[in-house]
Amino acid sequence: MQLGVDTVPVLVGPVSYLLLSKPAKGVEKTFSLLSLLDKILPVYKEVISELKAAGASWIQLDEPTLVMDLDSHKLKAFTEAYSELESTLSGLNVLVETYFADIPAEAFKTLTSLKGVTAYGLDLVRGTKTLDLVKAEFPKGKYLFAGVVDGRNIWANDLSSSLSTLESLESRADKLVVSTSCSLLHTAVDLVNETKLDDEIKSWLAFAAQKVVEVNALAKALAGKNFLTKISFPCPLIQFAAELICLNIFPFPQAAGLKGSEHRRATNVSARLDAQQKKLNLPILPTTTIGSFPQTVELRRVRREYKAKKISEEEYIKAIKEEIKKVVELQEELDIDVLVHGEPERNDMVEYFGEQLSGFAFTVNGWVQSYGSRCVKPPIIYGDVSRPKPMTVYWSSAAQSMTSRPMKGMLTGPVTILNWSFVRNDQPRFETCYQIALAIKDEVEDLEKAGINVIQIDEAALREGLPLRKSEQAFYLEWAVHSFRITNIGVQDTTQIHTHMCYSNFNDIIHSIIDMDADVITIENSRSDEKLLSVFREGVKYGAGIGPGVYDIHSPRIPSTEEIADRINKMLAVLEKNILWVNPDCGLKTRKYPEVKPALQAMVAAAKALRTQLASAK
Ligand SMILES: CN1c2c(nc(N)[nH]c2=O)NC[C@@H]1CNc1ccc(C(=O)N[C@@H](CCC(=O)N[C@@H](CCC(=O)N[C@@H](CCC(=O)O)C(=O)O)C(=O)O)C(=O)O)cc1
Ligand SMILES: N[C@@H](CCS)C(=O)O
Repeated sequence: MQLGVDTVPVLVGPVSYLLLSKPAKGVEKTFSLLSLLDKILPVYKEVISELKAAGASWIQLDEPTLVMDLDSHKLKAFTEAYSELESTLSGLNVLVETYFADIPAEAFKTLTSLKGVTAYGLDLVRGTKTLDLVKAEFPKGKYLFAGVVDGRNIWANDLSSSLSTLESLESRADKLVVSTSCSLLHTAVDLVNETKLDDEIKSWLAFAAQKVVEVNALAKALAGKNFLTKISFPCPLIQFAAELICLNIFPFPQAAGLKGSEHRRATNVSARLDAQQKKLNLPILPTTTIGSFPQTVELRRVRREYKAKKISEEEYIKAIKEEIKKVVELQEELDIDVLVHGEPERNDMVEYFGEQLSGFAFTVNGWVQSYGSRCVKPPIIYGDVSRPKPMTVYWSSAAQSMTSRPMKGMLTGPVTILNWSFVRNDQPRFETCYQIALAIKDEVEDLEKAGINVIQIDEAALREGLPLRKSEQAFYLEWAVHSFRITNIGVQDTTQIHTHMCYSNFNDIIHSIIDMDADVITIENSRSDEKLLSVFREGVKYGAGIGPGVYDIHSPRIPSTEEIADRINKMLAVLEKNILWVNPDCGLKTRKYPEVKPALQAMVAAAKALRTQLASAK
């Protein structure tokens, strides 16, 4: 404001703040987070008063939980909270912002009756039914922030369609504001920074900077009513949807026809595990890691210089092979049972595959925040996906040739590639996912042909794609799980298929996880305080191999052998010993070797100590 910029401070609204919080470790399961409302409202009053005193005339309170399936008790909390804040909010224009899905009718009624609130923000991109609610009734004299520009994807806006939506709202809301559907945190920053994107593809895109221009242009067009003559854009934005359809020059009848069909391996998992054990001959409580080993400065330099053509392909291959050898030797020295190659050739577990699949485009500077301070460059799926040639077989075969122990082939699964990319929006997501699944299926089968007997297909992002509204969840889980199964229906019983999941609360989707029908799942467990184990305590039967993570890889802390053994003992209390695997929570790419080596040493020592105990207990 000191710079003369009219500034709207944004706070997480008090009810969503509580509903999206987690009770601290050790707190009773029955504890109601909303019981803390009385404690946090005075803090909100203080902050809002300070912002008012500092000269704010608008304030935005984000209440995204309003789009979820809230019961009447939770909706009442909104009414009570805003009644309590009313006098503090007085004198300000107050926007309550919702996003990411349709707002249910009851929640819409609650939202539009909140005391002290003068403006309502609605996501009209993901919330297509919300429009009908607004058209049926909208309070007089209040602002409607109509989120017609997608804040979560990178496609240019279909301006004529947005304009007709806005026009249809003009007679309902007397104070109409054109807006993005949510914050621009989820999209890349500025297309101007993209020097290597194909010009035609570039013309279909809008990053954050371009989205702001779109919002402005729509508002101006709405005011002037003459859309096509008022808006002048540097690229043919309006054409993009039609052009995407033209891109379907290689339609995938197989992918489109997969919906509603059933694909799973013919033999049941316990018979498969027996067949695999004959081949692999693993000890009880086999040890493994999740795939990546530390991504060192030196490795990044090698990849960067190869990309910039500063080193030759030969030099690059030599450097990567040397790294793989180092990782293989370390695992052998540590006496790990199923090895990985360490993923040194990969910039990222999604971007790497996107770079080799058709139908994907890449940015050079399209970074988005991913996890804490970590960033990724999500690839852009703009056309039909297929695999022109093998993507990982060369490196996996090279790694397998360096050891007599089983070497896991390492792939990213279709649902994770989909959920961590910017996805075309001219066809249903499931159809794109099936296309990726078929491409990964080809890779799985090529790995098997190359003699790789254990193949891990990571589905780290499966849970996070779950729609917010219950009514849409079953359909998503059905095609997501089906897509995973498609990747490995073609392998022999003796080929062991692993999957890996992390960064989620899995308990509510455990039956879908079982339905993935993987031979082995390695799954985050330690970072989330072993909550995963409670589903097995509560009686869920799991017959496939399972490796709940025995230590948190997000921390530089080195776990002791005793604490790992203690964790494995807790697992043994709820899971059969012959299905249990021992592994960390996730990949080791963010750690350093002085942390990784002693942590894995402790992990192997714990597994060995327990093997001895179990053998003597017979
Ligand atoms: C498992 N996770 C992942 C998610 N999404 C993904 N797409 N991938 C994932 O792995 N979502 C959930 C979690 C999030 N976890 C992480 C963990 C670690 C990272 C990470 O390490 N990110 C790196 C960048 C990764 C990358 O793509 N690196 C490239 C290129 C980097 C580069 O060019 N660096 C330049 C400097 C660039 C600049 O400063 O402008 C250089 O090194 O000179 C590579 O390594 O080749 C990060 O640094 O944040 C992400 C998610
Ligand atoms: N194979 C990947 C999975 C991350 S979720 C890794 O080890 O980094």
